[in-house]
Amino acid sequence: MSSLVEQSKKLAAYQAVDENLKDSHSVVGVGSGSTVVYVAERLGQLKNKSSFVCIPTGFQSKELILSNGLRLGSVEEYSSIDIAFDGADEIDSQLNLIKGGGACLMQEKLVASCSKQLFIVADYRKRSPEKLGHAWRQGVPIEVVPAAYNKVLNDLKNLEGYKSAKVRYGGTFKAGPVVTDNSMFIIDADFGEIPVEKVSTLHSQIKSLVGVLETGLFANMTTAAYIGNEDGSVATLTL
Ligand SMILES: O=C[C@H](O)[C@H](O)[C@H](O)COP(=O)(O)O
Repeated sequence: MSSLVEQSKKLAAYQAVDENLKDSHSVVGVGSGSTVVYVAERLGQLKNKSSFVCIPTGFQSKELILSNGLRLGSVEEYSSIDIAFDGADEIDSQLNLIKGGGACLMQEKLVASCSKQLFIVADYRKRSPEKLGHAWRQGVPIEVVPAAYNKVLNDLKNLEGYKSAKVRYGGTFKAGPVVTDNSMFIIDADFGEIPVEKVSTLHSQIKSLVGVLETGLFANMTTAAYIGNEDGSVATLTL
């Protein structure tokens, strides 16, 4: 990982926190991934960090909250969240997202759907010129009940735009499929480039398949995206 990429992640994360976290915010969602590391770091530097409780989106997120000296809560306790920060694998021109490249998506979507505002932090590689599936070529992550993986793989073939799909394996780090924080499998399904007006429909079609817990398509959830550019600037994308 180049230091340029890391620097752009950090700049985006710090700016997103600095510009949007207010004294009135008492419940803060903290997402997953390598960019959110810098969100947690920034939150941990705040003098008033004990004045808000942080809601994690998974195991890594929980560790980030604790290791930065932040107050840990849960979405079971706080189903209304003032503001959430999270990363993304790709962002389209309408701020729709692909998420789940790190096998976190269900709890991320739960926290995002409980949040009044969702700020996405990412480096310049994540910004698509227009459509999802352009920069992120691994496919749409789909969290599935293990026993249903074969059925879902077959069902996906009937959906418009389908190209291929496979269960995600852990490689040298895990014999067999990746298992999520919810004890599920991940299917990565390639639908090519997804037109912005079809993201929501594709999500609904996949979600309706028996055995699917959640999809990594986040449609119409983003308040703004902070993108760290190669030149050290940060672009703020809003609709
Ligand atoms: O499954 C992982 C999450 O959806 C992440 O937020 C996403 O993959 C982006 O992660 P990163 O900031 O490491 O690129």
